[in-house]
Amino acid sequence: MWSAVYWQVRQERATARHEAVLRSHAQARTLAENAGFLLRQADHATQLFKLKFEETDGALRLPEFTRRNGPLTLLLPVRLALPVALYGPDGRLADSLHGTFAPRAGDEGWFRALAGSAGDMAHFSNPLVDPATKGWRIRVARRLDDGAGHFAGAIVMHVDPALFIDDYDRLEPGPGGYVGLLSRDTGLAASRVDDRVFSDDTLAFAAVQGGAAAGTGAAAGAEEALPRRPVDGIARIYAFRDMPRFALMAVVGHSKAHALARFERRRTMYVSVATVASIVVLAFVGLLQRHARRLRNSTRAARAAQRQLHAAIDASLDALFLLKACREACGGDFILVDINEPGAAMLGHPRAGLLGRRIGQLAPAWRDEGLLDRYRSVLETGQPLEEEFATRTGPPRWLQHQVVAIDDGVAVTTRDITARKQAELASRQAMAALREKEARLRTLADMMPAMIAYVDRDEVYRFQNLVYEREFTRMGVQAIGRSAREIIGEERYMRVQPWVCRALAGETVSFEEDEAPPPEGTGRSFEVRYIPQRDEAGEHVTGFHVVRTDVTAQRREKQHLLRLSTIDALTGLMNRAGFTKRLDAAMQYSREHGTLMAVMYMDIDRFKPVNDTHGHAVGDALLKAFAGRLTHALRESDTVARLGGDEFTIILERLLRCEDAERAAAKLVAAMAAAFDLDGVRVGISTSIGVAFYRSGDLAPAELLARADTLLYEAKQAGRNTFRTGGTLGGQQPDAA
Ligand SMILES: Nc1nc2c(ncn2[C@@H]2O[C@H](COP(=O)(O)OP(=O)(O)OP(=O)(O)O)[C@@H](O)[C@H]2O)c(=O)[nH]1
Repeated sequence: MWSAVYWQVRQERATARHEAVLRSHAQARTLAENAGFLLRQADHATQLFKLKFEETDGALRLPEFTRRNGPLTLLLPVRLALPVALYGPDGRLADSLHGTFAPRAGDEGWFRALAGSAGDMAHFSNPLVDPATKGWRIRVARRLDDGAGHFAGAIVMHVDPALFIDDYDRLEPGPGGYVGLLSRDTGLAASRVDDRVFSDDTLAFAAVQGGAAAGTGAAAGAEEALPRRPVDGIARIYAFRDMPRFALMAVVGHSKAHALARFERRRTMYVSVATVASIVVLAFVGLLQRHARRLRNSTRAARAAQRQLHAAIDASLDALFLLKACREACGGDFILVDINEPGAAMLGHPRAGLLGRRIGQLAPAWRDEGLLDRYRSVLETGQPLEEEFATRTGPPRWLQHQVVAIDDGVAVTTRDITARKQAELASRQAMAALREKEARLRTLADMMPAMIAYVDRDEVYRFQNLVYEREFTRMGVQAIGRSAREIIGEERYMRVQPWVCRALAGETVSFEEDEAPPPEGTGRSFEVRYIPQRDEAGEHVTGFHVVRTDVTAQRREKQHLLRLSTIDALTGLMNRAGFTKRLDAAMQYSREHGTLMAVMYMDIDRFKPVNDTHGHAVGDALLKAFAGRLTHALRESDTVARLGGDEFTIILERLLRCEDAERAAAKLVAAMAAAFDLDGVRVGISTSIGVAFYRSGDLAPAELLARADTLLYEAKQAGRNTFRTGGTLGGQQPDAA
């Protein structure tokens, strides 16, 4: 583009320059014509003067000739006021107008030449320097003859070359243009640039034609003139026109700035357009390069990624096959286009020898397994296929297939998952065994009468057996997955929390728990056992098992047995063991509270004869009836016991005085006075009683009882059927005896 611009600029510059040269040349020609015309008019003027002079026989004088509307004005405008002079035949100045002339010209060469030749030819001088004005002029001289044809003098006119360039404006050389008339012989030049008119003798132009300088003489038809030295500071394109008759040269120069202005504007426009176009092109190229760079980078990255992908595919444990469907009739076979190392290993051939071969021939088993049919189905439907299957041929293997349609083939990824499948199978079997074991344990746990549960570290119920489930259902709660605190309530949780903490710390704990609130005889009792569970390493406790056994029945049985051990089987009264325990408690109460108490020791009088007479059964019946009367005669708060045989004891507590016990003893004695009717056998007996008191003091129950026994003995000694009181009240004597 820049070459085209350069070429175009060069062409246009040459054209513009050529046009400027032509214009200068045309104007130089015009200038030459004008100057030639003026000189010719001057020539005609001298010719006319000669004619008139000779007609008037030498009488014509200059004022007459140059007057307004005179002969001269027919040829030259008066305003020019060309210097004109008339010389006599002797060479003396006869007359002159408008200028200064030499007073004698007889010795001048031109005058002698005119005087010596009879021809009527004007004599044009070379430009002459006027000593007065320092300007230059051209002298036009013509011989004058008298009536006889003899030399009669000369008419002379001076033409100032400045006149030639007065028509500067008409020439229109443009601003800074040069117009000049040069003498070829003297080198004098009259020049004008704009309004400045000047003359000098230093200007010289060389004619150039076809690019070669033609020396100082301007050759005819020369296109351009080059100043030997610059006229002024303005660069111009000069042309000239030779005026051979007058030995002059008309030169016109157009300032380059003016002459080439249009070209310069066009050049600026071309350069601007080219610059803009270059910028656009450069920007576009830059853009293209950037895109190209990106494209290269992308291509490089894609290639690197492709290499990495290939490396990754090769490094993959999966076998990868790129298969292309056969075009020819090949029974639905596929051509192997690419394969990775594991794939080659799977086919059992080196990779290099596999490409381009039919997969059905390389691995016939694939066709047998129906794989090729599935590949074709994927290719036809475009639906990817992923499946796991066991091979039917060869050693038992599990394979995982991923088949994806690509262009006119399929990509197949095959992974040998035999190990995983075996592990899954083993895992399933282990899981089944675990589930079976768990089921067995659950069955066992469900068969257990105890409530069995498992609570994890966060105290959340994770397992419950059937009994516990029923218990929770009875409570109206669903325990699994919920915290123990939430399930059993805050109050009960606070009671069991210490054991929970100990169990979670790794200790097996057991405790008894009564249902709260425990209404007498209705609340259940439980024996609870927390057994911690550790993790496989045995390092951390992961939770604890709860074994909660309902021991309400055992507890009641135990209490019953306990009660039985303190009760006399025959009479239902308290036996000796119970009595001893009760006496001990009663004495401790009296000691602590300072209350009076009494112990009665009583014995049936002459019981042995009853046995002997009526038998032991009657004796037993008498003992029972005797016990009945005792309890009937006493307060409910009194303790009645049978120590053994026919011996009974009674504890009376919180007595106000001893008399109360004595009255009770008397009452008992009296109560036994009536005969007993024992299944038709009437038996009459009496009883003797020893009454010992106690309020405080260091006295053992056995000692108090021994005192009562002693008093009983005394009552017996006193004849029976009576009572005796006595003993101390913790160091005090009783009020009555
Ligand atoms: N039927 C019957 N007799 C008993 C039982 N235990 C003891 N005996 C008899 O009770 C009699 C007690 O007799 P004693 O208290 O020694 O004599 P007693 O005949 O009551 O004479 P005194 O007490 O001195 O008035 C003995 O003959 C025992 O064999 C019993 O459980 N049933």
